[in-house]
Amino acid sequence: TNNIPTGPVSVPLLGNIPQLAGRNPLILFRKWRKQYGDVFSVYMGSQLLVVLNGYTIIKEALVTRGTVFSDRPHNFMLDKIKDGEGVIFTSGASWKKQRKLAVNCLQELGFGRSSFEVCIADEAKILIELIEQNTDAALNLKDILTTCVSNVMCGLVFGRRFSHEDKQFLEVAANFSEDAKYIGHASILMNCFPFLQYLPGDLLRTKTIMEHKKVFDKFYEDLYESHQSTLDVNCPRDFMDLYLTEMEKDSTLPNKEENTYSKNQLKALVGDLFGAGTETTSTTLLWAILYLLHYPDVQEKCFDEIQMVLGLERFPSLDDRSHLPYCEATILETLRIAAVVPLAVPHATARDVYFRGFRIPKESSILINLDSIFHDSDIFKDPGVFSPERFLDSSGQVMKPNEFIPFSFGRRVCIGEKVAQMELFIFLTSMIQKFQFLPVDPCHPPDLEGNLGFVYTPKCFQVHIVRRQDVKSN
Ligand code: HEM
Repeated sequence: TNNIPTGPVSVPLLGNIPQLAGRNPLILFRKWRKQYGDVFSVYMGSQLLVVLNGYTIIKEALVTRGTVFSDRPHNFMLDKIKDGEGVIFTSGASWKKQRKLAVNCLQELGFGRSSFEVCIADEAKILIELIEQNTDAALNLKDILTTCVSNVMCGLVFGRRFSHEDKQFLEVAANFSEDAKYIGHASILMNCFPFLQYLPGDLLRTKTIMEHKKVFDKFYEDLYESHQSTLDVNCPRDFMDLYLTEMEKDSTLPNKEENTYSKNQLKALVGDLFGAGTETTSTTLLWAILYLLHYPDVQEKCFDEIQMVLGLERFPSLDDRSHLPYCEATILETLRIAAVVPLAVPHATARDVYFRGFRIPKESSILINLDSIFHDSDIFKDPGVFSPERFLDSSGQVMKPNEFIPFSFGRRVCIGEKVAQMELFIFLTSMIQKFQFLPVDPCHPPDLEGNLGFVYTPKCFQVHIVRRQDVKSN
């Protein structure tokens, strides 16, 4: 009706929820794209979601028409959690200010200082030690990877790390992982059916998520207090200090705007950095290991390259990136085949818009189907095959096609791309240098089909790990 994009038949009240429930939406979206074209609609309850597919269409929306397509949709639950603050789920002037400041702070911390690399390397060394202690038993890497990656973020944001035995930190990390699993579904369903909030029990985990928010608040509050009481504006130590310094400068300006920089904005922003930066990175590492179990030849090529360039002892550094193109290509291939944020973060239209002959009303949710690009066989031949070679040119150097956008693009492009790339490189190469990863059951490596929550995560799996030294002496 009214030239709104068409899509699969929806039922009253529920929309397309019955078709989507319990299924992998990525697979359904591939089918629906074939049936309805590159711009199709899906209804969650009565709420319209427009799904954009393919590189050309996505680029046109996010870049050429970026002013219209770069808001975030209102979401009942996320609005409640975020109070309109932070960067991921906000729009308009406030989003722009917080984003700009966050980008500047990350730039200064991540690239202006070598201390960030040291922080990643320290954490990777701890990861290696933890794995060392478990080489005899089958190991689920998820928790230790999450804790190590969270600690890198703690270094960046709070200037300190937490022990793997620290109760408060472990609770925060575990809560984050749990929320990442449930918050996607919970926020969609609560948005369509707000009455669900009054149901007894905690079917959608919304009450748990709100309880977790209190734990995060307390954690950030303590760190905020300790930063503020020891702040030296001439010598900022970390993200919090940089933000507080900016906040102090801003407070002395005449005509300052209300609530530009504030304690609550800072807390929301810190939450966003952890929310967006931890699960995404640790899950990409987990996928990389899982694919290496399925493609042992790729694992051996990575190891051979590392052994040739670094040997078995010298710890990888970021300067080695250009000398380890096969490892670099393996990381890119993991970001492609197992895109952890395959539908990006929902966008929204800032006003009514005509797009490719369709009318899309103001404040419609827009899903950016990155998966449709990464599995497009015109761009990536045999997209279902894990092949780092596709990211190498004929002289063996890394080559990235323009269509490769795992961090999205346009105004909402991920602000942590560089940070993530640095972490993925150091963590993955240092693990492959020291260990061989094998399936626990050689005949049945774990499933490659994942679950889509806030991030696309592999199903829980264990891995058998052998020290490279022991592999050699066998
Ligand atoms: C493998 C790791 C990562 C991947 C694949 C990834 C990917 C993405 C994607 C696809 C988006 C959505 C962009 C859009 O809406 O169009 C995003 C947003 C975002 N990412 Fe990342 N990300 C990763 C790591 C990180 C890290 C380490 C940080 C922080 C240091 C971070 C911070 C953010 C933030 C704050 C946003 C929201 C930006 C906004 O709404 O303006 N991400 N990321």
